[in-house]
Amino acid sequence: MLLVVDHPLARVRLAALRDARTDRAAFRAAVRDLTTMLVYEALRDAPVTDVRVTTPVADTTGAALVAPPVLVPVLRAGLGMAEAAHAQVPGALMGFVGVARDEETLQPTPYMESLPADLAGRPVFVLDPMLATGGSMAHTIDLLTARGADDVTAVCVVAAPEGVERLRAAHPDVRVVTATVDERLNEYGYIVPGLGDAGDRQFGAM
Ligand SMILES: O=P(O)(O)OC[C@H]1O[C@H](OP(=O)(O)OP(=O)(O)O)[C@H](O)[C@@H]1O
Ligand SMILES: O=c1cc[nH]c(=O)[nH]1
Ligand SMILES: [Mg+2]
Repeated sequence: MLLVVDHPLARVRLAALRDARTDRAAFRAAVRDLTTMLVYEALRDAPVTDVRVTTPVADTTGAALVAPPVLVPVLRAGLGMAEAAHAQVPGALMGFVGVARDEETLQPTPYMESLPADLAGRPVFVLDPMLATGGSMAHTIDLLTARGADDVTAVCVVAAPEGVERLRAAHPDVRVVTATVDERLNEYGYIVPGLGDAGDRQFGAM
């Protein structure tokens, strides 16, 4: 399933991210703002349970999430989404995956994983701003399904049609929540029009 979050405020943040003149601090701020919106929409239909709440005036009924998602930022670029996502679901567990795309072959090169051992029956939100070829996300989802995950949402900022299609073919049950599906990948595997390298634009070119 694909959900494109095209709220006007999301589109304004996306424009800032796309703009090559946006500096690193402003870019990180727009990633945080947009993540708040993406996670908010990704949780729109999340099951809740009634809880009793006592206001200063009376007892009433409130809501609690039945199952807060496990959050999994994909290093590096997904780290910029972690804090804003966690603020939305403060009780969430957070795991981490490190994967860098080889810019020659476009293959994902994994370098780190720190994940809960058992993810069966628990919603998982993978946080990575860019879904390009889909190789990095497919690798991450393979790690999650190996731990029993069966309810995975990829929370992205910019997706390429190629990456969406790859996920649909390899992991048809995975939900993609994104601010945009752009036109295509270019010959270097960058999303067009995209926003450039999301890791470099937040943290600097390594
Ligand atoms: O869909 P793909 O073709 O795999 O490309 C997307 C990946 O590329 C970027 O990370 P990158 O490899 O640049 O690492 P970084 O976050 O450390 O910059 C991005 O954050 C994704 O993880
Ligand atoms: O356009 C792209 C593609 C992959 N990774 C990025 O950071 N940007
Ligand atoms: Mg990068």
